[in-house]
Amino acid sequence: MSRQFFVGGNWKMNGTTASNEALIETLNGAEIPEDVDVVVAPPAIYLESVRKALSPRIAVSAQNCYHAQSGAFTGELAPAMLADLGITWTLQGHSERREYFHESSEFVAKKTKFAIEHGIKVIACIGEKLAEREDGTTFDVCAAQLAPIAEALSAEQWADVVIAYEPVWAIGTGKVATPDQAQEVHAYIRAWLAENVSAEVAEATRIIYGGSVNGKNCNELAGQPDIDGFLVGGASLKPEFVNIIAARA
Ligand SMILES: O=C(CO)COP(=O)(O)O
Repeated sequence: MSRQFFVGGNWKMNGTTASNEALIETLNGAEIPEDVDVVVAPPAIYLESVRKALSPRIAVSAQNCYHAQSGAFTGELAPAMLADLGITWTLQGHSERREYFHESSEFVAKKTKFAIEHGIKVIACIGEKLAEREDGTTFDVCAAQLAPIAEALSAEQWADVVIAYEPVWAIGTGKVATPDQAQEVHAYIRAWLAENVSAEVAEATRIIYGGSVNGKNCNELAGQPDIDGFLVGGASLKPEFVNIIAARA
């Protein structure tokens, strides 16, 4: 079974109306290979304007959303609001949210399930810190982050999930994981899914890599058997994002 290549651009807390317009012009003019899913995740305040200006060929994602549809949850976004604006994806559990906003894996799993139940697909982010890699606990950390998600979701709901493996030490550092390092963890995650969810889900679920991906290193990473795409930070704000989209072409 071949998994469709998936490239996401996480804009994080960057951009202005003017810089977004320039980036959208580049993206709308890009030739995107037919067999690639492309998603961009602008800051919440720009979701609507980006969705309106961007080609329908490219999906738009939130960077986070909450596990309720409305109510007294100051500062939060509901999946219903995303759907209302034509936003079809959300990130959950990015390492910056885990680190700076103390999101636990259980909370991430709860929000993941709720989003899927309400029609929003999820890019679920996992990954170890440098000290954990050095301690040799990378696999354990990834398994512990995946477990509550696997517990929360039915087998069918995995069709709406992409897993982003983003080693924290590689994010924004220019220190990309080697293709072998990334492949090793992706293969582990796929084996974990086979054991803890099902062989079918393991085979079908896209596992994408994030952490200092750029126009130069993307091709070799894309050639690894268990790397099904990328979640790109810094380089997704630049024209080279278009090259990353075509990494497997
Ligand atoms: O965190 C990331 C994407 O979610 C990766 O960020 P960088 O590509 O800037 O390292």
